[in-house]
Amino acid sequence: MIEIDRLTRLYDGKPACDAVSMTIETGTITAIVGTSGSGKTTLLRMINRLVEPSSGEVRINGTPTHSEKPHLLRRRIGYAIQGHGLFPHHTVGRNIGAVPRLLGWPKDRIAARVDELLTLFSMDPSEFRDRFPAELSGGQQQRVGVARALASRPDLLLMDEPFGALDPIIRTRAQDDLRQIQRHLGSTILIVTHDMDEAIRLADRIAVMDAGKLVQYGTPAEIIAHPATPFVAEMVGEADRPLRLLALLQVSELAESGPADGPEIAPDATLRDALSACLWSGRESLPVRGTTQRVTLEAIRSRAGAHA
Ligand SMILES: Nc1ncnc2c1ncn2[C@@H]1O[C@H](COP(=O)(O)OP(=O)(O)OP(=O)(O)O)[C@@H](O)[C@H]1O
Repeated sequence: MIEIDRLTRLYDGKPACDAVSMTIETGTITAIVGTSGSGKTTLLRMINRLVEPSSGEVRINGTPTHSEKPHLLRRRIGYAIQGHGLFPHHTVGRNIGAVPRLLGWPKDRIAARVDELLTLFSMDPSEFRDRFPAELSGGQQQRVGVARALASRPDLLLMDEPFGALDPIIRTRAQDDLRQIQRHLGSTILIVTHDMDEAIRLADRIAVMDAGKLVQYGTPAEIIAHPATPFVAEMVGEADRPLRLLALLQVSELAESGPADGPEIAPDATLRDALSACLWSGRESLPVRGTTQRVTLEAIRSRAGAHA
């Protein structure tokens, strides 16, 4: 568990981050969302002490971070930033193994970990482990950057706009991969983003920051359904609320018996995906893969309407 306790950072007497308190459960993804200058990066960097707090403290599993030397603390906390930050003259394998090497892991354990992570990120180890970063696509570089941050199984992974440089289509894939890998490894992740869609897609809990203050902390459904302030409502986008709710629900929840033609939709696809599949292909219903059921446009519309 990560406890952030009245964490404050002043610059020239003004708070960039103002008495923020929140508790992050182990094995979850938390997104910090806010407009530019709201203090997201400052909050994140105080956790691994790249920025020292003016007051307040952070405890990781009960131990205050100020009781540990910063460079040792940072070995326990992964950090991934926009742009991959890979060492250009080191191979993919050496990049991913950087922290385990610092921690003195034996060579075969590092090699096994590198291959495990590459496989998890859908990159064949025999093909990719000996390549250099310049020999990868942007999306692959970004995956290696995240794999590197996860390599030592850190207590916590901090990510600052990790997908900011990716084009929207790869970005969605990268988010889905991260979610799947996080579930597989049980990692605890704190991710900064200015993109509410990304937060809703990825996070178990969302922290909304405005002018240095934490204005709401809750699950995506809570934030969408009950925005605490007009600012949060604006971030969520009143007009998009039904669509955002559909993005949180799965096709299986509305599956019903009845006929449907055309390409199938996966039962764990979101209702938002199902809605776009219906609208795109002009169908009133879609067959649900692996079942004899269907999901209908009418049911999706009425579910969206019920929450609007
Ligand atoms: N080193 C610094 N010196 C002075 N002021 C700073 C410093 N770092 C950040 N600030 C100020 O603190 C405030 C919060 O900055 P921060 O980078 O945390 O915001 P952010 O929400 O991450 O913004 P962005 O999304 O644009 O990265 C801003 O007003 C910024 O100008």
